Amino acid sequence: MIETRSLTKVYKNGNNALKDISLDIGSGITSVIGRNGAGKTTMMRIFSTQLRPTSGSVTINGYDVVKESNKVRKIICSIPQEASPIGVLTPLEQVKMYLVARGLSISSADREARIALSSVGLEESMKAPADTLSGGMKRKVFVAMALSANADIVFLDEPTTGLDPMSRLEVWSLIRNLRSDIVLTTHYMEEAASLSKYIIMVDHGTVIKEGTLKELLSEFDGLIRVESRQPLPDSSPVGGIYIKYVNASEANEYISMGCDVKNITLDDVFIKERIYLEP
Ligand SMILES: Nc1ncnc2c1ncn2[C@@H]1O[C@H](COP(=O)(O)OP(=O)(O)OP(=O)(O)O)[C@@H](O)[C@H]1O
Repeated sequence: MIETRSLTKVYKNGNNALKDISLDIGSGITSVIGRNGAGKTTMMRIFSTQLRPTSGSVTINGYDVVKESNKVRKIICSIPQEASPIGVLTPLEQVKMYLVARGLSISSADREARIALSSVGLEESMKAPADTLSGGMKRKVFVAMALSANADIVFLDEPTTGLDPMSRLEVWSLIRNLRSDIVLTTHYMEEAASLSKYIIMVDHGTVIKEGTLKELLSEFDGLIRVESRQPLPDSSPVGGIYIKYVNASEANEYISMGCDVKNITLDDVFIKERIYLEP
């Protein structure tokens, strides 16, 4: 359980990355979603004790991330966005090193690392230098770390950015199999919708919406999205097209006018808030 109260971060140059955020994050998989610069990484770095908040507080399973950072570090595993394995080391060496640093004996670390690397499909390549692995395989090395860490809470900052669609699906499936509670950040609506029990939408350092997928979509019950290249009455321009929401029963009418008609997704929550994510 993560509790933030009036969490605020102002960087030295005056950038106000988080503004008075109060959240209760429970068990299961929680996604923090938002466009570039929304404040997702700043939030994750504070949660994982790498960055101090300017004001406000965060507790993780009851421990304060500033005053009890050593206790917090023992119960979390954090995989940063920029994480990349050291090129000359093998996946087995990296995961072993990580587990020894977490306090395991060398023999236990070796055993746990082999189990985790096999379970993410790196059995064959666990002894190859990381330089020789593909981008997807490199991400899997970190998923293996998260698997083997046996942490209460795992933080994954953009775990699938840059992966091809097949590797992304594989990493999703591995994430679903982690026994820990997970907080992940993503730009991908589909990722948040597919993986998470709870979704937190951030923009410009504030939480604009939060809830389960069902709760977030409930305001669109019975509606469909109509997209047109020409302005329609009551439509809004979004990225070169015009969008409006109408009752599903009116779909045929709009199709006969040459419009595209789409089912509602998490994208629509952002569109309604007039916040558009990059593709
Ligand atoms: N070290 C820093 N010094 C000053 N400003 C920073 C620093 N790191 C981040 N920021 C600013 O804080 C804001 C939030 O950045 P953050 O990296 O948390 O966003 P993000 O949602 O993770 O973005 P992205 O999706 O691009 O990773 C941005 O305005 C960014 O420019």
